[in-house]
Amino acid sequence: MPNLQTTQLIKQFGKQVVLDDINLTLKPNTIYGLLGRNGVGKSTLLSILANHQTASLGEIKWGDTVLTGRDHPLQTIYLMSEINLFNKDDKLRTIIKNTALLQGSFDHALAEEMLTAFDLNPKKKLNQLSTGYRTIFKTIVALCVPAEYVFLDEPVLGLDANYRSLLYRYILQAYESRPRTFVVATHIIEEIATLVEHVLVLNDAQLIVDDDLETVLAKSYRVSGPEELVREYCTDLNVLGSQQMGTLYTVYLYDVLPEERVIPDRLTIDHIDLQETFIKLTNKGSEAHV
Ligand SMILES: Nc1ncnc2c1ncn2[C@@H]1O[C@H](COP(=O)(O)OP(=O)(O)OP(=O)(O)O)[C@@H](O)[C@H]1O
Repeated sequence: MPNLQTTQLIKQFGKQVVLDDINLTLKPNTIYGLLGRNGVGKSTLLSILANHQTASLGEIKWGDTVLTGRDHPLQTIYLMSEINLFNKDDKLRTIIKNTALLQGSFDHALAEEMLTAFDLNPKKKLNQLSTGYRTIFKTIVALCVPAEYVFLDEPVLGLDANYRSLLYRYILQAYESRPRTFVVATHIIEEIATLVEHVLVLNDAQLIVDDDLETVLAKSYRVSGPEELVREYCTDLNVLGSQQMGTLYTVYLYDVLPEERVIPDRLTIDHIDLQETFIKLTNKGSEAHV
């Protein structure tokens, strides 16, 4: 299966530049987490990749082929919100049937299993569903279409903790039974860390992180101790932010620690989790320069 790649992708709405010079390569059979603050452009990026919107500038390639709007590999790339194209008065069963026709095939067995697991009656109409159930239904359909690249835009929006956990299990199960690429855009970062292999972070219109989860976690540190020692140790490293509590000074780093630099006894260095790293990376006014 080919890569899906963007080169110098730009998206503007009027004067607002939402995506600026995005160079991204999505690989087959990988689960990506797409993170970013509200309104940063996650949905816009997914929608351009799925050919639901056009970029203002730049190129999208499918393997070696430059995609124009017309030759987009429709049944290979699926965006969760495609369901919005259907009539909201339709019953869920009808939407499933029409999606199966449009997409060429459909995993009906998985759909039935998930409808039962989430206690969702397929005789209901789409516009009768609550926010959470609408998200569940869209995600069920997205997991059952034959696409190789599936974009899940906030698949846990409005779901309670039990259903979120169940949904993550189904995403993993779907992946294990038929590996494909999922890009999961979400705000619930601490939960997604167990699901994704690769992390993408959008901030101020740019892709500031494009790394394996392992690499991201390995580069995320908190360095604490007396201010002078902390500052000295962190010289020339990529500092995301700092805070002073009494005499304890803490600096957050996103960098590889230099092997040759001696760590003074009075410094404590430990790793921070994905959520904390994300907050520091995307805090307005932080010193981040990735
Ligand atoms: N059709 C449009 N016309 C004008 N501006 C738009 C349009 N679609 C999106 N925008 C703007 O582009 C920016 C990015 O929106 P987008 O929905 O992609 O962000 P997001 O990261 O998915 O946000 P959230 O996490 O809040 O869902 C926002 O400022 C939004 O107002």
